[in-house]
Amino acid sequence: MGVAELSSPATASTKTASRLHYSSQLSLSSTRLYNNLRRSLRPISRARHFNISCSVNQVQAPVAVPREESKSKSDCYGVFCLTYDLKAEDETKSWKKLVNVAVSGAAGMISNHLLFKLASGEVLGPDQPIALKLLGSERSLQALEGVAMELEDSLFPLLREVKIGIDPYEVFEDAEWALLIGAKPRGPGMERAGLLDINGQIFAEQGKALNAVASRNVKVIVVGNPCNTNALICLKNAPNIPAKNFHALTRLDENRAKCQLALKAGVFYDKVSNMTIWGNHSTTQVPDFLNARINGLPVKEVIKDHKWLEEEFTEKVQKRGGVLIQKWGRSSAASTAVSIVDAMKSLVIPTPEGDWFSTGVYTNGNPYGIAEDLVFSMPCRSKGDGDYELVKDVIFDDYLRKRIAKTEAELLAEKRCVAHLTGEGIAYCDIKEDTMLPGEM
Ligand SMILES: NC(=O)C1=CN([C@@H]2O[C@H](COP(=O)(O)OP(=O)(O)OC[C@H]3O[C@@H](n4cnc5c(N)ncnc54)[C@H](OP(=O)(O)O)[C@@H]3O)[C@@H](O)[C@H]2O)C=CC1
Ligand SMILES: O=C([O-])CC(=O)C(=O)O
Repeated sequence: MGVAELSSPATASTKTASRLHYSSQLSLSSTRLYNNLRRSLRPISRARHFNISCSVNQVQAPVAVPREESKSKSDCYGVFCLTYDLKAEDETKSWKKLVNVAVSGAAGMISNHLLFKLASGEVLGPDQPIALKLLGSERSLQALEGVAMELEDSLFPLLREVKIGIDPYEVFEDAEWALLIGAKPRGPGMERAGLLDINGQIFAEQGKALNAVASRNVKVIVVGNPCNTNALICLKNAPNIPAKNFHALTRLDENRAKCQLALKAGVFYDKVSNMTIWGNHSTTQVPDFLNARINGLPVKEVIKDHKWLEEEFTEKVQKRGGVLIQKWGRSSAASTAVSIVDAMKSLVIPTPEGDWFSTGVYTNGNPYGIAEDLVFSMPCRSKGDGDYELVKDVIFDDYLRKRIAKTEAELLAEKRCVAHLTGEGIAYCDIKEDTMLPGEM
């Protein structure tokens, strides 16, 4: 990677004006030069870079940066201002190429758990150095600095770069993963259509930014609610990135469903497999007990109380988020971060033979008869190459079909509400019964 770009000049703030700037001998690629030029032409630029390394051996001689060059975005301090040649250290020679992970809502609660897992190597492996690109807003910029400081103090060997900013066109540059977590929470009295519109605007903008500057094969996981429709908006605004690369997070729902089945069957939750969540990350989602297995057996053979499965189990999973908010006074953050980790690992580690995982993905070409052009949670398998395929050998009965039709109808209604953001004309919002996010009760 062009480490030299990371050591861009400090801003002219009083805090950094007198600081020295360390440069690297690495040359810039033409793409990076182009991006640097384009960025330097952007009128407002608030990204800040931190470049981390635990070894100071590789630091080049410091070079003073003239103040006129300091107009753009960087505001580095402490160890983050140092740049290193990753391949120069013995222990790093066997490491993979640095991966860029962009995270929005980076000062929020979910990110507060997630970022430290990412930086530790728990997610992408012990030989995978990582650059974290953190997106915030004016309101969270100071908090983001706090996040960067905590990351710095954690001394993670694999964490080689931290960049914070409020401009997605800068923060998403060359992103290979984009974890889109930031979204406005639904406030009292706010209509679902209003939430769809406000958050939809955020995801339309971020889709455009990804389209312009991210890696062409970036994997996008949308967490901010309503995540399925936000993911649809995002992918529609990023026509140069394969639609298949966009995911809406339903892994938390899968994990919740596994936990409930394990509890009822009296087994540990690692005995539950083949758990599909169909549809929307909302109270219409369908936790599929017809295809799920416990100790390799169909759930219905292990749990004979089918009324419990159809009613209590299903509702428990659908409303788990709301119950948790009542207890905690805030929505799930730690378990959501864990489920993001699970979702990422499912794409970079081959799926165990015979099993699958759930993720909200684009429905075009699905074998289940679900309406095309939606982001819908379905069963997937991966070879561990970042890609996935839909599982074909699943069965349906009337109950499952009826439930899937309901969550599908909800997503079609949400899609009509955001037509103005997907380039499909004038929005028409007719969500009749106001179905809810898991956290709303
Ligand atoms: N899919 C799933 O399974 C789950 C999804 N979620 C969803 O994840 C999202 C983030 O949750 P969490 O981290 O707990 O939330 P927080 O409130 O802690 O953080 C959310 C972040 O969103 C950003 N944000 C963007 N736009 C706005 C806005 N207009 N008003 C207020 N904040 C905004 C804020 O950051 P900044 O100021 O930097 O922009 C804020 O830090 C929520 O949408 C939540 O509903 C939660 C649990 C599970
Ligand atoms: O509604 C929310 O913000 C919380 C949520 O998605 C969940 O817990 O599944």
